[in-house]
Amino acid sequence: MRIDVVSIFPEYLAPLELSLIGKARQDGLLELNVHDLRTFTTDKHRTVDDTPYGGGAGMVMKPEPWAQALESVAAARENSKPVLIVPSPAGEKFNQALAYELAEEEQLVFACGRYEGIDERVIDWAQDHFRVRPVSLGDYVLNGGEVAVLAMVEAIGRLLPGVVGNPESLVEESHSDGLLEYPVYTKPSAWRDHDVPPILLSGNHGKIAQWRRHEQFRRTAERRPDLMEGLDAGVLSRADRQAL
Ligand SMILES: Nc1cc(-c2ccc3ccn(Cc4ccc(CN5CCCC5)cc4)c3c2)n[nH]1
Repeated sequence: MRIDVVSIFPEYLAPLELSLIGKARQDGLLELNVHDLRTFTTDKHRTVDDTPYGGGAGMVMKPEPWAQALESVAAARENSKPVLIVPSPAGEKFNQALAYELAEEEQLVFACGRYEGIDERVIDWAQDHFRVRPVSLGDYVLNGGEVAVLAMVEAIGRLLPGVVGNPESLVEESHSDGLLEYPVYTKPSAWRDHDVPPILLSGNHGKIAQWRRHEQFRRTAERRPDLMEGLDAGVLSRADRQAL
């Protein structure tokens, strides 16, 4: 997969050189290019923003530098348009399902807005060159798109083949089956008056799996009742129903 990120703060994306994503890049599992939007300005002051039509506080990002930048990174391909992800408080909510969907793409382009956002005509213009997806990280306002891109690239990148050492760990994590994950423990078994649940020391793998499934349901019902409504009836085995 090829990922291109355009930002006026390219150094904000430096953490993607570290750890699993950094290693995936070194191993050639993922190509990640970060581009400075100011590279695509033509004036002496490298201007990327201006005052908003209609008035209002703050500044808006000018359209032309964005069109230049996005044209430059769109890999020419006849069969399908690359995906352009535009982080925005007004986007569709990012979640694990969308992470899996985007992990299938050949190229992802991320446009990191700042100020009060990007001139909307860029989104309209981009429709002919990209499959455009405004995406929200959550219902809160950040100062720009970079933090959202860090989160999304990590969530998507770890799903790519070979990036996570043990692919099994992707199966039982939160949201992979619509439920929150079960609690985990390690040595010592007794720690500051807190003991590991004895079932986990029993070696009875059937009972351990049952206990973990029960914990998934208990936690989801307690912390995210909204997820319980969305559970596909098919997901609920007979044992699950007993756990409810
Ligand atoms: N999930 C999530 C994503 C973001 C996010 C993503 C990109 C940008 C680019 C600029 N901002 C700051 C910012 C400041 C003020 C407004 C509200 N204004 C009201 C009228 C016009 C706009 C919006 C946006 C971003 C924020 N935040 N949260």
